[in-house]
Amino acid sequence: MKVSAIQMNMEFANPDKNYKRAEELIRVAAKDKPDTIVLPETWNTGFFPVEKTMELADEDGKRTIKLFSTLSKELDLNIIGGSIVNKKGGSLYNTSYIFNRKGECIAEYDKTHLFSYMHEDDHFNKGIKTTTFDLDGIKCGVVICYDIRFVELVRILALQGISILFVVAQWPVPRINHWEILNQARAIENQIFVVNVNSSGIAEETVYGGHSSIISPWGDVLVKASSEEEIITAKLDIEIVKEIRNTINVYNDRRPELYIIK
Ligand SMILES: O=C(O)CCC(=O)C(=O)O
Repeated sequence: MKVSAIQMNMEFANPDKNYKRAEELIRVAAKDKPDTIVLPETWNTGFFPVEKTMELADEDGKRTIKLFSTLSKELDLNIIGGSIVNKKGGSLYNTSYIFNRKGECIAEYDKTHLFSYMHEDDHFNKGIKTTTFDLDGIKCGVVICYDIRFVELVRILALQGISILFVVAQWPVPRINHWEILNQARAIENQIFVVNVNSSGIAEETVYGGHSSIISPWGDVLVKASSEEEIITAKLDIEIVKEIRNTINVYNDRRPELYIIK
């Protein structure tokens, strides 16, 4: 599977401009003929225009679903639609939509761990379930930004058999070392590919750190972006997931009976 990650530089609180830019960047990325394209977190509005979140949010993902189902079908590729600020039944969610090559929306994930440090939980509702999906016969999962700090969340997706984890984020510069280390650790400990896609640019006073990367199940960084808007691409050889587990088999050797507080 060839994957392209779009490290997009969104404009804060300007959905019209951001939908246009996302489409342009997807069309540019598609020229390299990837199987799957990935966008960052809350690319439609930025994270998040407090006063205007309700007004600027997509409505039940309608605008996003229309754009991505058209593009994925026309360009014959899968799209992990980053995440969007989304109004569902009148309440806000940070939602990721996933599309296959036929233009079908095959999965939907609402961010489960809201970033209380920036009061995301005062405005948004928590997702209540994890999500896995198949892309071209490969089982995959998605998590959103702060979610990557929760080792249990990624482990449960790994135990459900994913080979690729997509991590979509708007992760700021001051903690970019956490971003890089957490993504690499999740890849190594779960023996999965981790495709992590951050934003670049500035939203109000926050500077986003870029440094998106695609990491192998052995922890090798196959490709890494700078801190500017950029598209990175790598080919993932899914067979190596099995090969690694045939050498160091952490799934056989783990001791779940010890991992509960009595
Ligand atoms: O965990 C962090 O340091 C950043 C998280 C974040 O910015 C988010 O979840 O949107």
